[in-house]
Amino acid sequence: MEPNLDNEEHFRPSYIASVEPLQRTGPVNVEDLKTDLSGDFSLVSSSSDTSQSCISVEDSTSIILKPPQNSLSRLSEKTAGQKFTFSQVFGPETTQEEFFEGTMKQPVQDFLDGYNRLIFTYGVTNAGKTYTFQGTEDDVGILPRTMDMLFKSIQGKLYTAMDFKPHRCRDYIKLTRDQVREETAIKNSILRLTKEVEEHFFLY
Ligand SMILES: Nc1ncnc2c1ncn2[C@@H]1O[C@H](COP(=O)(O)OP(=O)(O)OP(=O)(O)O)[C@@H](O)[C@H]1O
Repeated sequence: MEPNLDNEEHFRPSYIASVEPLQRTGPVNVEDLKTDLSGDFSLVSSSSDTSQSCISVEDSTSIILKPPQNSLSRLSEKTAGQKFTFSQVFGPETTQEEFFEGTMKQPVQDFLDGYNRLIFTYGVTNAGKTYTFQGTEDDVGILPRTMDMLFKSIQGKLYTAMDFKPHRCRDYIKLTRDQVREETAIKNSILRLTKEVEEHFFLY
């Protein structure tokens, strides 16, 4: 059935219908709608203003939120001046090394002692999560420092003999000489088989 477009009683809003100006029901108070955006725009255009700090570090465990200058947001007014406490606050002058020492060293040591540990970063875009984790080439973050600590700690402890075999999930069994010979024969036959398959593949 074709829709009855002339039927004004069954008005269907659509992008075509919205071309028609809305009927005003009364005078609009323009003063209620007016807002001075020059402050907001100057935040974007002036680089010195964009880097304004919204957080003031009170001490090593607490921060106070400051509203952004020229902020028109009611939400920020609500949280402005609120104090938040943490187990440790690192200020903007903290170096990557200090941050690693203060946050990661103990968990990495715990991990080396056999405990599970989880590290994650959380924050808005541009907060500095990647910078903290990865860092720069000249000033590496917590991930490369962690790897460095892990590898340094296992140096000299690597077992290079080939007489261990994984058994179940986390156990290893030490092989007898005969078992090592058997395992080596199995590995060699797998390698031979792989080579034959490769040659076959290249021939045809
Ligand atoms: N502590 C810091 N010192 C110097 N520069 C920093 C610091 N933290 C972040 N930056 C710089 O700020 C910018 C944004 O940081 P980064 O890319 O780490 O943010 P992010 O939280 O990972 O963002 P996204 O969620 O968008 O990936 C980068 O140019 C970074 O080099």
